[in-house]
Amino acid sequence: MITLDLSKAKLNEDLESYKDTVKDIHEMIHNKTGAGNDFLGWVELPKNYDKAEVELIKETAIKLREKTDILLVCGIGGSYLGARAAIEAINGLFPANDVEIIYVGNTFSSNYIKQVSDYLEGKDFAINVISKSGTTTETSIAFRIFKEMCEAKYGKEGAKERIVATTDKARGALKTLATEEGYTTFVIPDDVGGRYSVLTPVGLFPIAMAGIDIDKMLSGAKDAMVKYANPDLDQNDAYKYGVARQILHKAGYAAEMFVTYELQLAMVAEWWKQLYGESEGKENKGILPTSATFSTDLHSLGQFIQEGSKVLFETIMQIKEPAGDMTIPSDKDDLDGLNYLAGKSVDYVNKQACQGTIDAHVNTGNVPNILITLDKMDAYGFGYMVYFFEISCAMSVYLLEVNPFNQPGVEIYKKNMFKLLGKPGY
Ligand SMILES: O=P(O)(O)OC[C@H]1O[C@](O)(CO)[C@@H](O)[C@@H]1O
Repeated sequence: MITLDLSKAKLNEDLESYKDTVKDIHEMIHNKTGAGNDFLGWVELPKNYDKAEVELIKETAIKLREKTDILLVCGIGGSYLGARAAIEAINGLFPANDVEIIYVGNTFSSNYIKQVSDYLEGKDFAINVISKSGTTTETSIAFRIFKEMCEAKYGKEGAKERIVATTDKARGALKTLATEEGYTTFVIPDDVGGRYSVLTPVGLFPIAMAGIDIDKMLSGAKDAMVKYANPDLDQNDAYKYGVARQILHKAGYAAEMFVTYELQLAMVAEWWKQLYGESEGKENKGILPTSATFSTDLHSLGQFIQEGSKVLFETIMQIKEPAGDMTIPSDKDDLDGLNYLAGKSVDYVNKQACQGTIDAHVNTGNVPNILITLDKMDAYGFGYMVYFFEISCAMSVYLLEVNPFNQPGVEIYKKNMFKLLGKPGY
């Protein structure tokens, strides 16, 4: 399902020398003995997930899909990126899905929130509010606004049938509010942190609302869980990726650019950036995760990558089989000179662009490239890919001797902001 090619990664160390350390870290992850070990629920989640809750998610989604034209997914960071990544990667940017998904609660932009509320006028909508802590301010403000709109439109009882809360089982303001209001509530397991939560109800409910088969997604993740449970570095591509990026970091590369060749994978890159950035960037350590969509960004960033300062390596995420394709037509006048491509598919051109770019960046530009290929970006493939990156992230960050599961630095801006806003207690 996923293949890894390190032949163009320009590694100056032998992977073999990491074998023992990798085995030790593998044991640490699986026996839950490392830093942050109370957040390892995602490791066996594809097998241990709450089956009854997933059934309830599917039933609730079927019922709500009949009732609504729009679902507002209200959450930020790990409480929305995974769902959005899946929905856009699988359904595309102009989906045929009968429920339109709109993301809110991910910004303080008054322009954005006002535009969404204007857009909702006269339309049918429902809300899934998602927050593990239940106290995230971006999410709370948006939820207060859209809950009020929902109640004004459908009445308190009607709104109750259109609002679903996903939060901690016991703690937080959102849990209290959801219980008080009587909303359908899904639980985020205690031992799964936000950026590792896409395969919990956090991601599963919105993904099911978008008409995607969540059983297939979980089965992709389960197959990856089995595949990457091998402690032997020689046999484990997820661990090899984790090691390779640390070798490059040690060699002086400060940034990793996650590259896709599909516009609809831009949110997969955003999800990946939070996963790696929030897991790794602490104690003044870590690789800066960045992203680009090619060939689009070759026309903006391509110059820097090719000839600019040598600060980054690329991780190229290719999809073997496109979900859609078109043939380039022949033209009798050939005024644009494109007849040499007539009869070829657009995906064929995309793949040649990818090969040509890898060659240019690696061989001419001296930029290390890690190549990751996923067979197909469907529900199964997405689940498989999620697990691949989660387990390789844990391995990679533990190699850096950092706790992959906390994010203490995020609180500092919040404290300053609360003080400026006059929040009681600050
Ligand atoms: O689900 P919550 O608690 O609203 O948090 C959303 C996001 O905010 C963070 O806690 C950072 O502030 C992320 O780790 C998390 O994914």
